Amino acid sequence: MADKSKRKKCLRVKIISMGNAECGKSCIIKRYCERRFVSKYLPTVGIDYGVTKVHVKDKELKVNIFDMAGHPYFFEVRNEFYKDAQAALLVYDACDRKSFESLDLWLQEMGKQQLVDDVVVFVCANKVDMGKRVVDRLEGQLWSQGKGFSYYETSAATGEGITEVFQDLFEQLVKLSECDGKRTIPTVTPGFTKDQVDAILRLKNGRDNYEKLGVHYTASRDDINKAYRKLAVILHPDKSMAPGSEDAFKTLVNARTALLRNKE
Ligand SMILES: Nc1nc2c(ncn2[C@@H]2O[C@H](COP(=O)(O)OP(=O)(O)OP(=O)(O)O)[C@@H](O)[C@H]2O)c(=O)[nH]1
Repeated sequence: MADKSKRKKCLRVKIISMGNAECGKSCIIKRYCERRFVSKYLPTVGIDYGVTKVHVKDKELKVNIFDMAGHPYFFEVRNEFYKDAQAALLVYDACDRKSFESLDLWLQEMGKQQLVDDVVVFVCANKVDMGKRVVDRLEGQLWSQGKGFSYYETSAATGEGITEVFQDLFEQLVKLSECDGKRTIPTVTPGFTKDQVDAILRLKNGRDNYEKLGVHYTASRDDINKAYRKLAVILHPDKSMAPGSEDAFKTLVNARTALLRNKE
């Protein structure tokens, strides 16, 4: 009996939202808590606060959500709220590269008030319904998983990914509470290096085969083979766990073949 009441004890958690202004933080939270979407942009002034209760398995969670304004003007207000956060929704707009490139700055801002390692971070690539995205899934995954964060594609407009991201987040918080708040559970193990990430992105985004391999237009057959071997070592599917490695390896092989053919 005593055991049962202990298990049912309410767990209080604090979640914050971070990300550039207008990337959709408030809409994601509204979509989850109120099941609705607001298309008009109403900038958050400082902080919006809300409470909701959820059940995960036999645990009841009292969830305190602090939706932080993304505008730089409010950074002093935000600084008050990072402390003691257990989870963060780190949001960017998949149709706005600047909001993606700002993710590191958001981590830096949080890091001044709170140990980033103590926070379960969920990255949301939002507005995926818009059909004009400029940051694709692979880039988002590589950035997020490289840091050990979970990655989700979301749309506050259609609801895509919203329940899933919150469900996963709550489950991770419950697991964490079962380990006395110590992060003994791995969230996502990166298992790949910056060199691998850079190589995958270059092979994907390079404008031509020279750029993909990272060699000059005047490169000799020898230079091409050297560059190929260097990349093949870090990208070989047996070695690299990074998302996109297999495709990158295929692109690498094709690029080398095409370049060597040109040099015959
Ligand atoms: N199409 C589409 N529009 C979205 C989505 N999410 C948010 N929006 C729109 O983007 C604009 C900004 O959304 P907000 O949720 O207010 O953005 P925010 O990140 O909270 O902005 P700040 O409060 O200024 O930090 C609004 O016009 C929303 O309707 C989405 O998933 N799809």
